[in-house]
Amino acid sequence: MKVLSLFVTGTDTGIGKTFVSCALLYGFCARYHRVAAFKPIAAGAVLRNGVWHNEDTDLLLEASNVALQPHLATPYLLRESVAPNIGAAHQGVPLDISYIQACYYEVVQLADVVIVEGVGGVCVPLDEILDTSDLATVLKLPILLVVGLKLGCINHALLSAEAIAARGLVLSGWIANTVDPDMAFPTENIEAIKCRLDRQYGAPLLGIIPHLDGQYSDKSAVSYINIDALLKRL
Ligand SMILES: Nc1ncnc2c1ncn2[C@@H]1O[C@H](COP(=O)(O)OP(=O)(O)OP(=O)(O)O)[C@@H](O)[C@H]1O
Ligand SMILES: C[C@H](N)[C@H](N)CCCCCC(=O)O
Ligand SMILES: [Mg+2]
Repeated sequence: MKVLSLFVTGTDTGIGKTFVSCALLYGFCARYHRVAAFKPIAAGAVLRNGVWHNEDTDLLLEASNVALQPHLATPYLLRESVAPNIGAAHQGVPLDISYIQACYYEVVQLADVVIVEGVGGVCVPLDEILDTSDLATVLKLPILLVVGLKLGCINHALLSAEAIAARGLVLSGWIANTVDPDMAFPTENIEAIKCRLDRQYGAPLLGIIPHLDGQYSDKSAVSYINIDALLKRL
């Protein structure tokens, strides 16, 4: 069976890429036996019982049904919560994109679905030359853009879509995620993005997720995502 895989990016850091990726993982787990998450570069680690942990990697693992070995789930676990080029330089660990590619190929042997979460937004640098979009390029993945609904997101969404297209990547769709529950005129903001992403990139809106509080909010978030429409685009 062909592996279903996509690259989740966002309009910024902290706008819900992990939240939406976990929602997708829960949704796919209900349909497929082997659903894995790949977070190639995680920035920000805490030491627990002698083992370095990253919150995103742990949440993604919890939402998957394939328990990947840590070095496969996250080939690069950087200590500092900063841009990966800065964190990698600080730690003296160059980020080798071909190593990430090799790990990803191992992951796809173990799963029917692989959700890949990027790091920050699409233009976040990995080193002096490469950026996050290059990860999607080498892994040959279509992109799902998570738009964190807050003031400024129209510009961020359109710039992200432009950067994705400029790199020859496919924008399969986007999700409006209500990170800021107090945002004014959310419907109008969504509409401003929707008509442009549809017209300019043929990228459909695949879900509008409200602000959901509570322990299992990412599990319930999947009900706001049109998984069937997403599957048709992969
Ligand atoms: N729809 C939502 N409702 C409630 N809380 C949300 C929602 N979306 C995201 N959050 C919360 O916002 C915070 C940031 O989200 P998340 O960690 O998914 O962002 P991210 O884009 O993955 O960030 P990073 O760039 O660090 O990977 C988290 O605490 C998450 O639980
Ligand atoms: C540490 C954080 N959680 C992210 N994973 C990294 C975000 C880098 C953002 C860099 C930037 O856009 O200026
Ligand atoms: Mg994240």
